[in-house]
Amino acid sequence: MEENMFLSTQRVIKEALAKLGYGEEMYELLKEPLRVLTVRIPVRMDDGTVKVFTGYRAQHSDAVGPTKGGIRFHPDVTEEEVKALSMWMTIKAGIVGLPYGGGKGGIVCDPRNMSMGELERLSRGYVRAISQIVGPSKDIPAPDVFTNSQIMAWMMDEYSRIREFDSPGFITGKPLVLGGSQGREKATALGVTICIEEAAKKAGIELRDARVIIQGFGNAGSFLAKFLHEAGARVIGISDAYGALYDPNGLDIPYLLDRRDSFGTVTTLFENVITNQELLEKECDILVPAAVANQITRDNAANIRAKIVVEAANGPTTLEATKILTERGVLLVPDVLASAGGVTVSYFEWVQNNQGYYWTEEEVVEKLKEKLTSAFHRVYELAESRRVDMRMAAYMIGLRQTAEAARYRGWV
Ligand SMILES: NC(=O)C1=CN([C@@H]2O[C@H](COP(=O)(O)OP(=O)(O)OC[C@H]3O[C@@H](n4cnc5c(N)ncnc54)[C@H](O)[C@@H]3O)[C@@H](O)[C@H]2O)C=CC1
Ligand SMILES: O=C(O)CCC(=O)C(=O)O
Repeated sequence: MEENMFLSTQRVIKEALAKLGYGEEMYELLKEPLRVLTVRIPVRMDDGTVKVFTGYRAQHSDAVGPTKGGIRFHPDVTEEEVKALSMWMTIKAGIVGLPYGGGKGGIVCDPRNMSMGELERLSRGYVRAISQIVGPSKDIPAPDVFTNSQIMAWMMDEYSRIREFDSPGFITGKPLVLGGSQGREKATALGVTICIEEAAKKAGIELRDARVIIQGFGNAGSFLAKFLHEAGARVIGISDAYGALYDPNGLDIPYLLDRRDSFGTVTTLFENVITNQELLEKECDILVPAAVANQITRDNAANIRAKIVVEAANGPTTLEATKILTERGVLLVPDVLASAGGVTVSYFEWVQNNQGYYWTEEEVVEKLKEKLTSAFHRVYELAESRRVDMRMAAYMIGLRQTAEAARYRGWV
């Protein structure tokens, strides 16, 4: 049976808080989101019928500051998933030291089968439904799976109309002309690249010529393939929701980047496609799950033939699989650290919106590198000194910020 990601997150939170010396009350506070709103969004479809979509917004903790986290549009979205994702955002913010708690949203839908008009009406309807609990100093959304800068632009416009003033700081991941930040589009992949470089040094792997497999070819996966290809690594496998491409001599990454569609689909153009599960079990130096959750589980963890696993996706490896990989000596860099580049540049975008002054791409990249490199080392060193895996160390560092804020506020 599939591990329940919400319950397993609670288990790690409980253990991490205990290791930090916090008592049961702190766990009671942080074991689930402070607030979860479920909304029903009626949308007039292009054929004249009305379809009612279900959406969620979860806010885990506002002890540190406003909550922050992406919105995903995906048929598999569930309330439990959104809740777990909001908890992971608290931990990401804490690891990088951003003044936020975690939030996350999702709508059960398949944007691949919707027109632009339908997507716009759905995006605007969602903002109207959640408008009471979000805002530039309350909860700041951003893109996630199957959402992009166009969707952020519609959402920002809808929020600004409701509030009757221009509110660029309501949402991040916007187009540049609407107050987006230089570098946000590449930020998640850049953060993953920084973690790969640091992890490779620890594992004694030379990035040049390293064999890399990336699951997912969307925002995170495709930019990552580009960066690693440019760094001289051999990307031998990539995948999307429909299958995987594998070539031990290295794939033609520039060609695949050119042919992918806006949903990160490219394998449908080829005939010699293998499955996502087959790809995960191919031998490589660095494996990067960059698609969806629950991909490396107790069923396949023993068959993973990578030296390092760096999680660009949220929740791709179950706790049972984490244990199996760690026991086998695989260095696993957890999602809450490796994928924190996106929210870090989202924070930079929000800061720029608040001050109305915009930075160059070089400034953004330099600040991102500084934050992620030091976060990697803090987590790695704590894992070594406390003899825990990097996921536990990341949770300990990530939770401390929120727990301390809650303590100072007198909540616990
Ligand atoms: N976009 C961002 O800034 C951030 C994204 N992430 C995480 O990275 C992962 C990927 O997100 P994005 O690249 O933004 O999404 P995206 O929508 O741009 O791309 C998603 C990719 O995953 C593939 N995919 C979808 N369902 C799949 C399935 N069932 N099996 C295999 N592949 C599947 C799609 O075909 C596509 O290639 C997600 O877990 C997301 O939460 C984490 C931090 C920030
Ligand atoms: O950019 C953001 O604010 C959030 C990104 C996100 O949803 C994530 O890191 O999972």
